[in-house]
Amino acid sequence: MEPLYTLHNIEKKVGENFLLRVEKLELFAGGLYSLAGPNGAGKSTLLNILAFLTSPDRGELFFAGERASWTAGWLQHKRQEVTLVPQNPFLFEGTVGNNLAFGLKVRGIMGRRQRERIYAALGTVGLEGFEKRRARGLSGGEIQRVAIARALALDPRVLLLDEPTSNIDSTHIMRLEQLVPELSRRGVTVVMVTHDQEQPRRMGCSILPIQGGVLQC
Ligand SMILES: Nc1ncnc2c1ncn2[C@@H]1O[C@H](COP(=O)(O)OP(=O)(O)OP(=O)(O)O)[C@@H](O)[C@H]1O
Repeated sequence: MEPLYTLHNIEKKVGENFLLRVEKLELFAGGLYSLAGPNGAGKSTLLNILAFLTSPDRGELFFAGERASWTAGWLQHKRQEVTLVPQNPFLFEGTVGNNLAFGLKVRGIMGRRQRERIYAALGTVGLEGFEKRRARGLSGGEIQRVAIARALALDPRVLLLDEPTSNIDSTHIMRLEQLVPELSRRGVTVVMVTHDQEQPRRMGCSILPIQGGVLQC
C-alpha cells in the first residue's frame, strides 16, 4: 500500500533556536499514530506541517501520491481533507451550532444534511443538545469537546489531535479513547499528541518519538 503521507528530509526553523528535522516519515491511510516527546520537542510544529498550515523550509512532502506544492490553490483543496484540533482551540462568538456549521458551509453542506452532521458530531462527544449554547460560556473541557465535534462533523480524511484530552474528565477521555481507534478502523488517518504515556498503548497507536526537533524513526 502506498503511504498517504511521505516526508523526506523535512526541515523547519521556528524562532531563532528551534529546528524541526524529519529525515523520513511515512503515514498510511487508516493509521493511528501518537507523536510522543517532551515539551518543546516539535510535536505541534510537525502537526502544523501535516495540516498544511506551515510549509517546511526544506525537503519534500507527498500527500496521496502528489507532491505538495504549497500554492494557494493546492492548499485550499488539501486543507479540506485534513483537520487539526489544536491544543487551545478557538471558538468564535455565537452558538456551538454556528461554530460547527462554519466548516460545513465552506464545504457546501447546508440545510438538513448540515443539521444532521452537527447533531451526530455533538452526540459523539457527549454534548447532545448543545447546539444553541453560547460558545463563550463553555468550560475548558466542553470547549475541547466542541472542537473535536467540529472536526468530526467535517468527516476528514486525516484528523490531527494536539493533546485532545488535556482538559477532559475521565468519563469523556474513555469515550474518546474508544472513538479515535474506531475512526481509524473506518479509514481515517489519525495523528495525536498526548502527554499521557499510557494512552497510546490503550488506544493501539503506533508511536512516533520526537526529541529536540528530531523525529526518531
Ligand atoms: N512562534 C514561535 N516563535 C519562537 N519559537 C517558537 C514559536 N513557536 C514555537 N516555538 C518553539 O519551537 C519549539 C517547538 O515547539 P512546539 O510547539 O512544536 O513543541 P511541542 O513539542 O508541541 O511542545 P508542547 O509539548 O509544549 O506543546 C519550542 O522550543 C518552542 O518554544
